[in-house]
Amino acid sequence: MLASRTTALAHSAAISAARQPRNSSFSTTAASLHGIQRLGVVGAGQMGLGIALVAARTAKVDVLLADNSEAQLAKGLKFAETLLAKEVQKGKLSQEDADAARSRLKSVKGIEAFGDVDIAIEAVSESLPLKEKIFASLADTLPAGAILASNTSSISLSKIAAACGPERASHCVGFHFFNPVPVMKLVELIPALQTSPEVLARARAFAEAMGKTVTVSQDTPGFVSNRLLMPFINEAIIALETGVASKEDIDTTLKLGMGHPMGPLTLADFIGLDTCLSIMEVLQRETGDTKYRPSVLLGRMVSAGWLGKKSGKGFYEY
Ligand SMILES: NC(=O)c1ccc[n+]([C@@H]2O[C@H](COP(=O)([O-])OP(=O)(O)OC[C@H]3O[C@@H](n4cnc5c(N)ncnc54)[C@H](O)[C@@H]3O)[C@@H](O)[C@H]2O)c1
Repeated sequence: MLASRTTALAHSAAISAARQPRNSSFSTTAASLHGIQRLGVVGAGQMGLGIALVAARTAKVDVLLADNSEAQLAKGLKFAETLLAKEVQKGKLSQEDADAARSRLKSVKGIEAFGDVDIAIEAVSESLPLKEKIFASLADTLPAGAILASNTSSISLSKIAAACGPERASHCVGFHFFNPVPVMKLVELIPALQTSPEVLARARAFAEAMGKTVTVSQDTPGFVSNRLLMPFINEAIIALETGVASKEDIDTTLKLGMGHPMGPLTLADFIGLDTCLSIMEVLQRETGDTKYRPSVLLGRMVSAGWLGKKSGKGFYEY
């Protein structure tokens, strides 16, 4: 294992050494570990935007951001500017570093613009057919040797890798960030059955260059994080729908009694109720275990378009 990791790192050092830096502020130390100078992000929603921002600010790589909604792209870049300005105001970032980070972020029309990225991270909605379509396009567009990563919360990476075709599958990996990306310190890496050790080592180095701590999970439904978190959130919603307590009392019990930074219903609103429902459906379908049955109320709220913070209404109003 150690030998293959060393070989992998030596290989990526060779890749980066063979390239001229496209970005003058790009660190050659970082390059020698992950070999990444340019990132493409698909999906400029709450996760994609956070990933793009942290990559530009902390890993100091150029970022191309694509979304099929122009309004979402414009909103995302404006939000990135607001977050950078806040960091400058708080004295966490110099104006010069904020300007440099902003200049590394560029919106593009679509995946067609990813012809020279070293890694693409997909962060579109949690739907297997949608992700399969996107990974087939990424496999057609990205240069040889580029990493194809997904921020999926629950979908099988081995399925996503299969959508890339046999030649690309070894370069596909799960790159699971947490919300909000600029704040949460973890990246959970999920190798598909097909992922090569070299790609996993480069993904780890890139996540670390973004300032994150890495854990690794097998490709099982929900991985470690959502196999534990989502049934807990779902049970809180079932407690609400069966009248065990009010939403405020459920959240306050977990906050003040268990020291959670936010209650499970507030957390569900932050994650997005559509995402929560999709994850429960994956857990239920792929394990066949009835303990993962999604709450009826959760399904009804998604049908009503009450998706949580991102739509302005979930268990609470925003
Ligand atoms: N929300 C969370 O807490 C969280 C945490 C970890 C992982 N994730 C995962 O991250 C992914 C994105 O979640 P999110 O919360 O950012 O969702 P979101 O709804 O905020 O954003 C999804 C974005 O994808 C875009 N999109 C949809 N189809 C597209 C296409 N064909 N091409 C380009 N863009 C397209 C949408 O316009 C939208 O901007 C999901 O897989 C989710 O499971 C979410």
